[in-house]
Amino acid sequence: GSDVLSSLLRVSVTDSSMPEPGAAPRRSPQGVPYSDLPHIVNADGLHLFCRYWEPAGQPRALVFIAHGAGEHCGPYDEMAQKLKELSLLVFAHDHVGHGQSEGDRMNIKDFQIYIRDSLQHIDLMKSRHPDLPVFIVGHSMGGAISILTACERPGDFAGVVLIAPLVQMNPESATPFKVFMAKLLNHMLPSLTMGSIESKWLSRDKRQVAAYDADELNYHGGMRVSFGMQLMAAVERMEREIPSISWPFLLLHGDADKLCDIRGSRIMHDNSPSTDKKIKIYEGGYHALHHDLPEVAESVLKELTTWITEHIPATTSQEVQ
Ligand SMILES: O=C1CC[C@@H](CCC(=O)N2CCC(COc3ccc(F)cc3Cl)CC2)N1
Repeated sequence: GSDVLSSLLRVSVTDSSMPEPGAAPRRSPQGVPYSDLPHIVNADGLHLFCRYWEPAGQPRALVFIAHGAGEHCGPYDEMAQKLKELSLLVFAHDHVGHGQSEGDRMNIKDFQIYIRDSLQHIDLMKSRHPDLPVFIVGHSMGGAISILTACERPGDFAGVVLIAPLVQMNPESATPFKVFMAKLLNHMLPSLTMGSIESKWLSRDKRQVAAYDADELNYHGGMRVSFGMQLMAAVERMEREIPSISWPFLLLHGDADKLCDIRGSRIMHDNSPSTDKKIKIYEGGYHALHHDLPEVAESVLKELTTWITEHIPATTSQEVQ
């Protein structure tokens, strides 16, 4: 009767938890409302899923982790836990189009978006901890993001750790003919996909390859030509920036890496004017060194944590006395 109708109407009008009719809650690609997930909203209004590893006491430094193409920041949990145990406050997000963040899967209109979003997240965390030194750890494409982010704020970072960073194109995949064809195709069929990242080249540890293949938060489709073009543009930008890189960095690269040529790391190490730079080559190491054979993965964590803690500036009040 009318009393039922009026009571229903009353519920719908007064129930404030009901979202406004036009504003359905934004959900992650996996269907989870962002109101239930740690996230930031980038300058284009896209929601980026975030992870934080906060030490119990006063943190000694901030560490931003930039993941690579087609993956997400979840697989950096073990590394982040180790850094957290050293009283470092670690934070990361899934880049646009990756993992639990919004955006067209493994595609980007402009590589600069990854750098802009990283700076937004870094600035947010610096505003919460204004006196802490800031480090960046980047892997593969995340290494390119880290390099270009540090180049935009050359004095802001206490150090940058690069694990098999994308600095140069792989010469086999970037023959002049293939580059020419990619540029041509980009104008005609930008959404055409090239081959996908072959997971067997990620690690010599079969369990790690299996975990990567089974992880549904990874993107396993083909690489769009337009995305490849953005990666090429980033490589060209880095080539121009290397002669002005003067911030401290640590490079870790496997010499059996088939996805990001080690030559890029050698060129960066040999040609950057930085006076505080170190390169460690892992003989036989594959691309995802932090997930390579156990002894390599262990060594990477040790190198990285040692280098970062050695690069935390002694504060005048505490350690120097
Ligand atoms: O643990 C993990 C899981 C994911 C992986 C990271 C992968 C990653 O980020 N890569 C590797 C592939 C590389 C291809 O590069 C190009 C391709 C076409 C092109 F036209 C120009 C370029 Cl430069 C870009 C960087 N690591």
